[in-house]
Amino acid sequence: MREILRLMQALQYALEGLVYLVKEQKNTRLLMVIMALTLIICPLLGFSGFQTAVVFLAVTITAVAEIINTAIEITLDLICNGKFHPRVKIAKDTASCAVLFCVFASVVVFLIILAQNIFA
Ligand SMILES: Nc1ncnc2c1ncn2[C@@H]1O[C@H](COP(=O)(O)OP(=O)(O)OP(=O)(O)O)[C@@H](O)[C@H]1O
Repeated sequence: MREILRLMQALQYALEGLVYLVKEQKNTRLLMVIMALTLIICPLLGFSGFQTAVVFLAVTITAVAEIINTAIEITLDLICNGKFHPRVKIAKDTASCAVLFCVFASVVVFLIILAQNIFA
């Protein structure tokens, strides 16, 4: 029973995080919209269920990277309290780069599957 209550509490915190992201973080909001759109657009483009799932997963991984990037940014802002620090710059820029990699991979995945469907 205690375990279930702990799980419910964790779920509540996660939902509070989701509410913050939807309200305050434009990039995450946009990625959530793209996640939903993949489920509509991919089948319309003739993608199979598996292909749609792959594109959806790629975009979801990008959204997760953006959420982790946001958490890192907020933590660093708290630690350095507005002061410039070269290592904070490196940490923020490398975290952003992780998002960039995911965006690039998502676009490549989408284009490969699109090409497969066009030339099949
Ligand atoms: N305290 C700091 N010390 C050093 N460089 C910083 C610091 N704060 C921000 N930067 C640099 O400025 C860039 C922009 O930082 P910022 O925190 O505004 O992130 P962002 O990428 O604009 O994200 P968002 O728009 O979500 O806030 C960072 O990538 C980093 O290079």
